[in-house]
Amino acid sequence: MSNTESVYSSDLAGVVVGETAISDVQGEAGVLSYRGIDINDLVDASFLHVAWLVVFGEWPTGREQSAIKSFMCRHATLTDREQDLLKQVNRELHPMLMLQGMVPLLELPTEATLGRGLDAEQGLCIAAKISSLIAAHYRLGQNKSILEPTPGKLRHENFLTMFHGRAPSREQVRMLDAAQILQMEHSFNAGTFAGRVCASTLAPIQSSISASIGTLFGQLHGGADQAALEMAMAIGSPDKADAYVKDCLANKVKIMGMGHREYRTVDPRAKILKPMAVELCQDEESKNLLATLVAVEEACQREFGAKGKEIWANVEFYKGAVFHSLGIPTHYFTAMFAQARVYGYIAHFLEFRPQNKLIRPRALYNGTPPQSDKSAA
Ligand SMILES: CC(=O)SCCNC(=O)CCNC(=O)[C@H](O)C(C)(C)COP(=O)(O)OP(=O)(O)OC[C@H]1O[C@@H](n2cnc3c(N)ncnc32)[C@H](O)[C@@H]1OP(=O)(O)O
Ligand SMILES: O=C([O-])CC(=O)C(=O)O
Repeated sequence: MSNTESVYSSDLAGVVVGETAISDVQGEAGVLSYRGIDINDLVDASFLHVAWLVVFGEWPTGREQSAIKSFMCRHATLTDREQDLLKQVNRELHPMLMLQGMVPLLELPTEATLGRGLDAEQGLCIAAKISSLIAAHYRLGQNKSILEPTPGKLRHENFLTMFHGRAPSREQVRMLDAAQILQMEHSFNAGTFAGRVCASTLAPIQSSISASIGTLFGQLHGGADQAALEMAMAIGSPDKADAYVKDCLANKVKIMGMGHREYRTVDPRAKILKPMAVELCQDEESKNLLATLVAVEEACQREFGAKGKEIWANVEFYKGAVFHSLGIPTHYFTAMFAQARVYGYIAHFLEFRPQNKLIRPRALYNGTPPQSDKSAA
């Protein structure tokens, strides 16, 4: 047992539990950077180049850019055994449960070809297959056949084609690239921290990613994306937002997509996603959903402001409107999040492994005092 003095924190808020050079979340200023580059300067870059930057800490060379593109396409084809396994999974199972279960079962490379070590190779292979699992699970649920990626196509061009069975527009690919870049990495969020805890036992990368995905699923974390858009759907129209927010606050119900552990101002990702949602939501139904979200955000600001509190929109709030306009059903939103965040999980695994130390906090026991056998008798 360590001799260090105990510090009590049930939620670890404000407690520093390690170091990282992958991303910097400046909560007071509302600034997020990956490897020292502000997300505003990365959002329009190529998705796989940003993924490489996040995972390896440097911009890919021309040779690395083509290597990662063909690597991801090659590994995005599920093997026959992987497809057979997926076919056994209940079609109704939430995509996040499917992903958490399927990731450790994937067939991974046993040799490094990218020159970055086997863990990186296996992690990136998992990332490639996660997109295919999502698309295949969706298509099986629609009684449609599983589609394979086409070499040469952009990553999200392939994904949207494999999901919907038709090629997306260039604009749709650009919007998906941007939304996914914004979700790629966020320091010691709960999912990433869970992955680091798992890695700290020297478990392999597929166990670590699976632990992270399980943790991302909950509504206080990644699952808020699905919950936020379904909330807007249930509210129905902007004029009902005010009453909805008042009712939530009176009953201590959390408003999904609002609030953040670290940001004390609007989430910098929400700032970028909101105008993207405005650009994409063109039909009447989407416009109404977006207007309802805007009305909820305004009502939150009024109600919290009246109590002297500031609760701002987080990344989850407007992202759903972007995904909805790309034809992604709400119950696939969090899996789409995992599809982007997996690069952050890989980066943390690679960063943590060489300086590994078991993560094991201490509990304050508050149960029945231990009794000796004699006194119990
Ligand atoms: C990718 C991501 O994970 S982003 C976060 C996604 N999650 C959500 O959007 C779920 C809704 N939001 C929340 O539940 C919270 O804001 C969290 C979990 C994200 C952050 O929580 P914490 O840092 O623990 O803040 P905490 O929950 O203690 O909130 C502080 C106060 O603000 C209130 N508050 C915070 N967020 C909300 C919200 N969304 N709706 C209503 N009240 C809220 C709390 O009720 C609490 O009030 P109190 O002091 O009167 O008890
Ligand atoms: O950092 C957090 O606590 C949650 C978050 O915004 C993320 O994971 O993107």
